[in-house]
Amino acid sequence: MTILELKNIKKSYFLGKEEFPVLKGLNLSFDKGDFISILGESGGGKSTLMNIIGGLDRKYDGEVIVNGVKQADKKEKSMDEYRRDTVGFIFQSFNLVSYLSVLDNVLISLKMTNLSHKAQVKKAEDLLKQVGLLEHKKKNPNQLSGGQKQRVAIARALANDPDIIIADEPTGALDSQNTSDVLGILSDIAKSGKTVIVVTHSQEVADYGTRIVHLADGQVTSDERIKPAYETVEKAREFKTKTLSFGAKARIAWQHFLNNWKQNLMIMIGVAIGLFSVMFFLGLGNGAKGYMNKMVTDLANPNVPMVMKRVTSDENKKNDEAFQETTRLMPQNTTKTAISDTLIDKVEKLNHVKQVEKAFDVAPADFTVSLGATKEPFAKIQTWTNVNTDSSLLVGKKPSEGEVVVPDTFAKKWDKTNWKKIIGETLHLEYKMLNKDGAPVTISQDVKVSGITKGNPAQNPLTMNFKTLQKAFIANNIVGDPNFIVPTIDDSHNVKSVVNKIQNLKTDGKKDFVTFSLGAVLKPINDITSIVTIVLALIAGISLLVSLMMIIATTYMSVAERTKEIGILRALGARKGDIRLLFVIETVMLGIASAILGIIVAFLGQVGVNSGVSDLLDKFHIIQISTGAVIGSVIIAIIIALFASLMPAGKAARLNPIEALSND
Ligand SMILES: Nc1ncnc2c1ncn2[C@@H]1O[C@H](COP(=O)(O)OP(=O)(O)OP(=O)(O)O)[C@@H](O)[C@H]1O
Repeated sequence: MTILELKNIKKSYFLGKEEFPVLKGLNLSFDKGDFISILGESGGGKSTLMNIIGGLDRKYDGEVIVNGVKQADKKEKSMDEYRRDTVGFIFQSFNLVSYLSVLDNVLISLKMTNLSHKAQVKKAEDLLKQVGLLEHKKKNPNQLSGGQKQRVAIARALANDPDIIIADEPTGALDSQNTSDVLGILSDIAKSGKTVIVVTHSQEVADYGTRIVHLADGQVTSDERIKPAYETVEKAREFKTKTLSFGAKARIAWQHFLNNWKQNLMIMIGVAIGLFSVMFFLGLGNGAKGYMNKMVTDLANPNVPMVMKRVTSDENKKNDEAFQETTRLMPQNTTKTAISDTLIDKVEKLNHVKQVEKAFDVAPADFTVSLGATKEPFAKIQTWTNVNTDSSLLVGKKPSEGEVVVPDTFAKKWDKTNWKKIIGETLHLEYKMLNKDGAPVTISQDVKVSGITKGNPAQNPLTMNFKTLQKAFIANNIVGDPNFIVPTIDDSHNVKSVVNKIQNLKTDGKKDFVTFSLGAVLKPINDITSIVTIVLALIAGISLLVSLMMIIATTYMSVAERTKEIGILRALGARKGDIRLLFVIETVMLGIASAILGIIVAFLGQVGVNSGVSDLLDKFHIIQISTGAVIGSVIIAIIIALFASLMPAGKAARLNPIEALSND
């Protein structure tokens, strides 16, 4: 029964415009169960014919009819399918994939079937048993003899149960014993009903078959039947072939990745250094910003603005300059800086303002605080507002009426060891202020300690309850209106807009207020830190460009080294896209592995540096690598890998399978 018919096959090679005809109108047909030897002089066109029969060459004239169906369109896709489904290749130089085990070499073909993994392994093992190599299944091809390698290649060619086996000089590299073993197996294959077509120079090999076709000068010169074709029994194949799945490609890529681990490790270290530096600098920037913010916010809430009377006569002065003028006057607490209830009302009525706290910030003269034998000079009296954070309290609570919060420096002067016991003690304050008429008055006041804050030597303030201070002022004819107010704003997002509105409130066309918030001071610091961090990270990131080039170069090298393997995979029916993806997947694996290595190193570095400077920075973590930076570095590594793989993988996919197979 005819399985394959060739009608008027013509093939020429062109060198420039010059035509070299190789096959000059061949007409042949092949039967099932036939073992055909194609004999002929060197250069006679045998391999050219095999490439056409095997579906590797699409550029010929004439018709190839398989199972009665004409190979009409000769499209790449249908030729891939034809190779996967109908033919099995055996080569003179075995062409096994060197980094895959004997079993995995046979499994490549089976990966292109719809059998379950278990069934694929079972079938591969059966085939290896058939060629007598089951006990060698875990070996690599380089651990086998030539004859054994060829038997693995035969098992692989049989794996997808093809109708036609094409063998190009299958015994060319074997001694006589192995030659007769291999020919015995090929005979058995023909006996099982397949068509075996063997290209050979050897009459002895040819005599093994059932039919000998002589080819000379591109034409059939004789076609001799030595034996009848073997009887065939129709047996339906119990599975279907399909394209190589993503998982199968990933597995091959992974196996090559592992096999190439030394080279890959070098690249991984290169990429990881780049990613580590980027993460580390971003982490340092984060930490530095966090540290500065903590230092400031430990003292005061950056989102709560302080609002003061605008005293400048220059309406055009910017808030920050006008604010300086106010703060110069504030300590004296004159009517100039006093904020009346009418003004407070205006702020209270603004949208998003929940409440307005009244406050004083004054610098009395001859200010002393005494408790028992301890008498200390102080510079300022401030009142407790929402600007003061609870976290600024070392112990105790914020001051209610009749209470103050003292700095720890004072508490420790009073009692070095039991300084916390100062809470509940009554202090005696004495200070001088100017009254409304400008005359100095001395105020004596007894107040109870409600809490202790960290000392602020620059300002050396005592923090008091507003009402307590206001009562003392009013009783002594001192201005009792607050010299600053603190609006509480419903949401931190609204702070900026409310502050803007306050800065633009006017009475008789003149602006009423100036404002100050730590957030506004922190912003430029944070902005500069961010810019410096990003610049440093970008400089570190330049090394990633070097990594990119490194990956491109090594992937190109890998394509060159694996040219033959690409040819084999194509001969087995892998598509162009499969080859492309194989390289892309492996490079992405390299990228991900590099990212993991980079992340591990970065975290070890983070732990090391943080514990190293922990004492210096009061246990603050100065390196803070964010989750975003970690995810970002994985993404960057994948993008670099993808980018680096594009050109080499494209080159691999475009390789002509015939040229790839003939690559030495
Ligand atoms: N890609 C090509 N470009 C140009 N000429 C080619 C190409 N491939 C083969 N040829 C030529 O076609 C002719 C037939 O080559 P082919 O390899 O088919 O011969 P062969 O019969 O298999 O030879 P051998 O027995 O030595 O392997 C040769 O003259 C060869 O030089």
